[in-house]
Amino acid sequence: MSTNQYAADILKELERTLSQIDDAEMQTMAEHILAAEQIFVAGAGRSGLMGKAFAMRLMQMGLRVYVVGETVTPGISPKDFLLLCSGSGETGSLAAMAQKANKAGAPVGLITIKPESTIGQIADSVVRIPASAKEDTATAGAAVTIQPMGSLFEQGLLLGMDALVLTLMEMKSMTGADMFGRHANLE
Ligand SMILES: O=C([C@H](O)CO)[C@H](O)[C@H](O)COP(=O)(O)O
Repeated sequence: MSTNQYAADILKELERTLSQIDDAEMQTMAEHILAAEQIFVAGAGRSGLMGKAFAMRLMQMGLRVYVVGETVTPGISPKDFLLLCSGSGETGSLAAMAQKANKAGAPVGLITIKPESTIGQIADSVVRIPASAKEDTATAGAAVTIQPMGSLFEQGLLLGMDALVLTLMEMKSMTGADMFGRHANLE
């Protein structure tokens, strides 16, 4: 099959996946983000890369946001919000983070394929992306995606969070031009 045909199939998978995201879940996530004094974003591997892309937009919106694990990231407090990106909802380092945030009194958000997962059970708000987890793609996931491991989730995560950025911009009556003023200028 040609690369163009594969790309067309990926777009169909994404359209189906994104159209099933629950708007009310996204709205709750948006409210948590705007209510927080500081937002902490974390994820492992490719899910973490998508989380970093989202954190950049939050920074450009003027929100105080940190990526967990970076040198300058401070401690979390009850007025903050931890947003975890995990397809499986079972990644050990993230589950430990969710428990620590919980103990510190900070609300936890999760974007995942599996709301019933370990992290999903700790989280205060969950957005479900109906993709296929990396460990399922060889079996049940084959019916959901032609792509390997967590690719469909990771793509859905990036686009879902870009849609969430637009929701946040609307809630704050903000334009792209407002945000461009905070674009990195040491590149
Ligand atoms: O990088 C990843 C892997 O390549 C799957 O495609 C995952 O994002 C990483 O392993 C984290 O997993 P989840 O927490 O289940 O998203």
